[in-house]
Amino acid sequence: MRLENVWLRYHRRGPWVLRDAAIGIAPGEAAIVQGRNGAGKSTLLQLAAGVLRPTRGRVVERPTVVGWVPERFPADQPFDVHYYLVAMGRMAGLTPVEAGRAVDHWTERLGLARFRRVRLPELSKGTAQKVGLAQAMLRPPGLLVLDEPWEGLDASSRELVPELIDEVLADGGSVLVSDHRGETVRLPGARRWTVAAGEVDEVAPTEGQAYAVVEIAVPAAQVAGTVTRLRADGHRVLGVHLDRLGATDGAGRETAAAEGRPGDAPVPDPEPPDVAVSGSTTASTASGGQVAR
Ligand SMILES: Nc1ncnc2c1ncn2[C@@H]1O[C@H](COP(=O)(O)OP(=O)(O)OP(=O)(O)O)[C@@H](O)[C@H]1O
Repeated sequence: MRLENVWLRYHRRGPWVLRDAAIGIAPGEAAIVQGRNGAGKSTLLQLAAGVLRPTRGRVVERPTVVGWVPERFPADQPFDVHYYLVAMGRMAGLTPVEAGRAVDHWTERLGLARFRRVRLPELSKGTAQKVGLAQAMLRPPGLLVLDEPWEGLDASSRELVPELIDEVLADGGSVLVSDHRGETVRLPGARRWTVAAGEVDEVAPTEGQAYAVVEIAVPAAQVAGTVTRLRADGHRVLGVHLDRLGATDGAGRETAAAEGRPGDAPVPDPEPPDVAVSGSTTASTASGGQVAR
């Protein structure tokens, strides 16, 4: 998806909000849109999503299926969550059966199952925001556009956003996300665009921002297969060690940082670890070795 010399103003004689924006994003890429309040981030996202049309210029190669989550979910509608989402799935081109399945999947996944029969105006802001996320994911989007997606979400739900983003990227989709709260540190691989004084620019990536180290735990018997799969997916495996102290519980959840603890013993790696990446940041997840993407 690319903006080609896009200009936008809301009224005929109004000020230009965006001037000559020329920027694009490829399949499998994410970009974070940053800028001060009122700079034009939402405007840029709406142009990308096709919600707004450029006053001048054009947007090309927009994927057929676009998921757009506005900053505020429009909850002032007389429907319950299930009815609303099924209707949105139908509007997105799903058959009744597909829409029903997709709604069941996403309401379950986003913790909305118990709100199925609750009417939209009665939802809290965070729950309404999750309905917006579910709506955007009903058909796997080729482009997912998220305007301040963390707004209103409680701490336990915030992790959902990077999870969904990763899934869209893994399926070859693109993601645009605006964020003024600094939550996008959770997306270390994303490109960064800034909007200021009507201009959209890309911030050049600095060395070391391009990688993150993800610590994961797998049953010891599955190490070889996991390492092989991670390498096949293009990840670098930096090391493998045995967790003798039980720092992870049975469900694979981590209860302490694992590396370098007394009692850890190296387990044979099917191949030697790849060269370590310098300047990387660390983060923990709940699934499988020590890898960098
Ligand atoms: N529907 C509209 N009609 C007229 N002006 C608008 C409209 N929507 C936005 N604007 C103006 O366009 C400019 C950019 O707004 P926009 O919402 O895109 O900024 P933003 O960077 O997303 O801000 P925020 O971080 O506060 O959401 C602002 O001056 C705003 O007042």
